[in-house]
Amino acid sequence: MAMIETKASPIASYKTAFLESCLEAKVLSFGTFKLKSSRISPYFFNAGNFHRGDVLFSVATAYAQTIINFLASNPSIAEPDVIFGPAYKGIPLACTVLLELYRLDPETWQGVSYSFNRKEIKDHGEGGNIVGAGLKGKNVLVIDDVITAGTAMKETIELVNKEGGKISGFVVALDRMEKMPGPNERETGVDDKQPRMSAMGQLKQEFGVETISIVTLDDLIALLKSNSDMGDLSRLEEYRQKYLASD
Ligand SMILES: O=P(O)(O)OC[C@H]1O[C@H](OP(=O)(O)OP(=O)(O)O)[C@H](O)[C@@H]1O
Ligand SMILES: O=C(O)c1cc(=O)[nH]c(=O)[nH]1
Repeated sequence: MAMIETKASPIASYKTAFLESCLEAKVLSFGTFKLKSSRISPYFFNAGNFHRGDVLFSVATAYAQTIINFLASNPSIAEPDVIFGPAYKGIPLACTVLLELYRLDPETWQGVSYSFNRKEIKDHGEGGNIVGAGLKGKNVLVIDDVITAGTAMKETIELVNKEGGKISGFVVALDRMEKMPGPNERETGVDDKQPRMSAMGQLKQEFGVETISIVTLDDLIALLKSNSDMGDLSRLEEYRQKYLASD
């Protein structure tokens, strides 16, 4: 298998292919971006740009393969009853990834459902804010696009708990490997320079939930090191050093 070798870790070829398709589709771009956490980032992952048929298919395949390997290598994870995609960008991901899981292994996935939340509660028609399968008593595998400070993840945990479901795992495309924000960071935008865990690490420690990503910031940096035309390596390394989580 073709591998890009770095000093810290080799990148598997499927990760390289995934990152390259994200760059080609402008899902990954370089510049100056304000994040939800109020951090100013030199790169951004916009899953809204997964919209073209061929890109969506290869993305769904990358998630599905990651999920299959994740479940096979963690036998303690309960088999999911529901794939849940948090609004908005998780919505097409939950649907397309479930379809691809079913295509790859119909026997295992035929009885599994998807669902997602509405950001606003609907008070007419069927009502409520869950669309698709209900979560009560279900093992729920959450699929989202990217994790930074874990705000979306925390909201999803609260929502799934409120609906009576149990999160069995959490899968994202990109783990930005960032420490959780300091007490006033969201309001002030100022980093307190204290070491802290990542949101993914916190999810495991606090709730015992296993997490996985298709790629990480380190994979992206390794790819940029192998091809200096692709992005702004030095700004990414500087950002990594500033916000890298302790775990
Ligand atoms: O780990 P966090 O700090 O929460 O950041 C990552 C989240 O932010 C974005 O969602 P956003 O809340 O902007 O919603 P969207 O899907 O509607 O764009 C992104 O899709 C992740 O879910
Ligand atoms: O942290 C965020 O707000 C964020 C980062 C990123 O890369 N992509 C995104 O959609 N949100």
